[in-house]
Amino acid sequence: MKVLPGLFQDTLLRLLQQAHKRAEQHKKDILISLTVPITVRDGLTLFSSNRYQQDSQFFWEHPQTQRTLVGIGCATRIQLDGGSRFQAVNAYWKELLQHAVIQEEHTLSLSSGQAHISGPILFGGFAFHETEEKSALWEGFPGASFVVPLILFSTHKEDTTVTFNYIVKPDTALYRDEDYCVTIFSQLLVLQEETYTPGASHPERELLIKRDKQFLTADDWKQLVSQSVQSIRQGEYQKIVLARGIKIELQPATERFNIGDIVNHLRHHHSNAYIFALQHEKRYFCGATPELLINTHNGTIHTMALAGSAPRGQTLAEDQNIAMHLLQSKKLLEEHRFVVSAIYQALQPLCASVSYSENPEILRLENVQHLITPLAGKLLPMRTILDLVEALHPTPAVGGLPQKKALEIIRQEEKLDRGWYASPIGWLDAYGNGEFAVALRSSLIDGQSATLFAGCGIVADSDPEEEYKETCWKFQAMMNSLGVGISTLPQQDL
Ligand SMILES: C=C(O[C@H]1C=CC=C(C(=O)O)[C@@H]1O)C(=O)O
Repeated sequence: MKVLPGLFQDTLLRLLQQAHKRAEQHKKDILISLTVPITVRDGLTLFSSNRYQQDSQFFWEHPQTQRTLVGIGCATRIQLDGGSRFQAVNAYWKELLQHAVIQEEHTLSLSSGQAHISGPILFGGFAFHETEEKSALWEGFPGASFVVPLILFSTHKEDTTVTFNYIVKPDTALYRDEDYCVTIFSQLLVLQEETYTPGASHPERELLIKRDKQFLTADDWKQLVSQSVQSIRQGEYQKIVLARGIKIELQPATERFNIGDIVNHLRHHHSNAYIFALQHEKRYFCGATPELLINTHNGTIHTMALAGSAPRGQTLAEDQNIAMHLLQSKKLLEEHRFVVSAIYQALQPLCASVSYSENPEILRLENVQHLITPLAGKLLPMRTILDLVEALHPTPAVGGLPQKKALEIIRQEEKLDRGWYASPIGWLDAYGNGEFAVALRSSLIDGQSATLFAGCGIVADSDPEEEYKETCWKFQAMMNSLGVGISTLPQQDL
């Protein structure tokens, strides 16, 4: 623990005084944010131990670039349903930052390509659909939900900073704020420098796939794929992404999934994915998604078209043959090009330039490989990452083409409340930088049960049986991290 408590406190008290003046002057809530370097060996330990006993925490990691964010508690939040949710969050963040008192006491580079993330951030996500209707499954996950964490640990390679965020209200006494903030700081001082150690394994643990009436059976889902293929061939639309859900329960009923162990497994097996876990009271939405929706850094944007999938081979030669097939398959290339062109068109009005390569590449994950086309560009001045998220979501990698028609069918026929599955989740900072991923290969964990989601792009040449198998490989990432290999389950259960 390398924080200098005395200096830390003096700075904090100065910021509080400044914020109190602004709160009185503008008659509004003022955000204070103080960032200092700290030594934390592994953010996952902090997330999973819940030592601050908060019911709202998040974990975000991109193992490839060695960046981790752990948010604990809530300084302030925005939650809303319905339309204009992207712009509502945009306006909220702008307003909050307008008079914020921000101090960063570290010298970590903010200008390099993969910068250290620090200062106040807004972290959260959106539901897949704009509609306000939701099932009991997604209770507590509204149309948009973002938090400014009370405490944020941010690690990039060897460096970690901790940011403390707090809202000063115009009508609270300064001494009360000082008391509260000093208490939180003294809790920060008891941090231990430990790495995450998984809990005891459960060799005897059994998992049961529960037939949940709210989801389509495998046969009904294949039937839906078949109907969609016919509609596409008749020219009603061009592409649709159909998803399905499965529910898994631990046996005996007293067993509980351990979120730390799940995330730990995901991060060690999916190094080129975005690992995420968001807590809402006793439930967690978590996953390892390979799909970046948008990253903005110093006005440069990066995104990707990810569509077209195949399994991994058992041997190097088989793997390469499968990849070759991916790169040459007319059906998969068509499915992929729909996504590239929709992303390119969505970016055009918001960017000064956008470029991408005509030929897709292969992205290899533990159990699946995909066609990928990275896109890069320059954001126009005054445009924000949330403008980009709004323009892009849902891309035809998770929705379809034309978008409106595909979304209508998904809502009517899929018989699945997607909730936050396949939706944008991520963060934005006070300097216009941010990153959103598409929440795929994900699961909603609720004590003894886990609901998993997977979908695939359907085009004119899709085969229902093959698409069904594809959802099974996609479930595998989450299944393995829950402690069961998909191969050990009877096929009819899936
Ligand atoms: C909708 C999912 O994957 C999308 C992303 C990559 C490849 C896809 C595909 O090949 O169908 C899907 O468009 C999912 O994993 O649930």
